[in-house]
Amino acid sequence: MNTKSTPAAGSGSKRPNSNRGRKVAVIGAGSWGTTFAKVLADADCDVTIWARRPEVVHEISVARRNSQYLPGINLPKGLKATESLAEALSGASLVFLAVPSQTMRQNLEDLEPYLERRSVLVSLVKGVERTTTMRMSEVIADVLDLEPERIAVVSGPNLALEIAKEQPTGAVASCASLEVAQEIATAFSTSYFRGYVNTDVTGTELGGVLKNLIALAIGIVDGVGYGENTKAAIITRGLAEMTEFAVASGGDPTTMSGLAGLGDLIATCQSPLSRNNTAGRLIGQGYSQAETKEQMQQTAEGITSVRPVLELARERGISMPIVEQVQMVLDGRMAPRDLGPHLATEDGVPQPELSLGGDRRGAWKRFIDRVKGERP
Ligand SMILES: NC(=O)C1=CN([C@@H]2O[C@H](COP(=O)(O)OP(=O)(O)OC[C@H]3O[C@@H](n4cnc5c(N)ncnc54)[C@H](O)[C@@H]3O)[C@@H](O)[C@H]2O)C=CC1
Ligand SMILES: O=C(CO)COP(=O)(O)O
Repeated sequence: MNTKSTPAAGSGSKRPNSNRGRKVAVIGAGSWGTTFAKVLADADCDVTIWARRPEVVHEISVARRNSQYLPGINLPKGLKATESLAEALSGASLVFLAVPSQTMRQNLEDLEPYLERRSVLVSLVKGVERTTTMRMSEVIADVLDLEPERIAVVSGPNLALEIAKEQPTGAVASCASLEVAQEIATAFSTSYFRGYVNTDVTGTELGGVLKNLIALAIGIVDGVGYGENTKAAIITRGLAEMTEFAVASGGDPTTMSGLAGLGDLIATCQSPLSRNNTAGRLIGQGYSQAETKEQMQQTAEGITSVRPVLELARERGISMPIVEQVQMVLDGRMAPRDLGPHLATEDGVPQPELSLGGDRRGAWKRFIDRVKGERP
């Protein structure tokens, strides 16, 4: 399996000619869907964004704004918006999905009749389906029965508002076909948003899902008032939990050291822009889960992903003490001030710090290769 992340061809220019005439659709006009549509339009793609609500379509089309989700951001002139799935999907070779994970299945069923025969479905979503524990690429395969070359994900340190302000960062496009991953990364690469590629769909997707759970933990201890040592320990131990889970799920450990793993973990755990971090902070300050949801009014995927991830961890024989504690705090079974990496194991015996086992030397070699590959 080739999982090395490499920069995509065509990256580095705000308007690479290779995207001229490339028709793409973005499904979902929340903060990430709208931001990603702007990135694609800046990369010179022909972009249509689908929104459920007519007032959002109207505001994007007429005022070039989406004020509820991206206040103060001007959207590119070429960006089209529609309420019609048929219109959005007509001729689109790439379909980017930016809806909440719990509505994804329904959204896919709705769009299926209008899908072009060869279009590739790209999930931008960082949650798992609560009722089935499936990742979004698995939900896409389940609903649409597509071959792996037509299913992809994009993930990385991507706080929407920063990218909408054109602050530079990057993301990984991942697909079983490296060629398709290259095509996707080329479609979204601009001077401020660089595309990389790999073929580790499982690891790339899990990076986005799992970092949300650690960001909830960080928010909780922040709300309690704990400082940087506690947070650094949670981030570090959290990355170990993420890696162990990803490996047990068939992902490559080095993906967790890349943009979709460590990169996104850092961004989400550090930033007050993160909704998961914010939700955790409110819970740490003593608000209930219901009060937190009420205050947020935006998608915090981590809250719904905790339980299914723990279910999968148990099935796969993985211990995730920090994620377990997050669930206990959410359920009211643990006080926020008790969350932390300091808790003893049941038998009180200190654990080895890194317990990944397996091919550690090979993993390090792949990590070094990847870092070399990611260097611009
Ligand atoms: N906001 C960010 O910085 C980033 C978000 N993501 C991921 O993108 C996904 C979408 O999140 P955001 O855009 O941030 O959420 P958001 O809360 O800003 O927007 C969600 C959008 O989904 C729409 N929606 C709600 N129910 C729907 C339904 N039944 N059918 C279709 N659309 C529906 C809402 O109207 C809204 O437009 C999440 O999985 C999130 O983890 C990924 C990277 C960055
Ligand atoms: O995925 C994100 C940053 O990469 C956004 O995180 P939140 O969903 O917590 O806002």
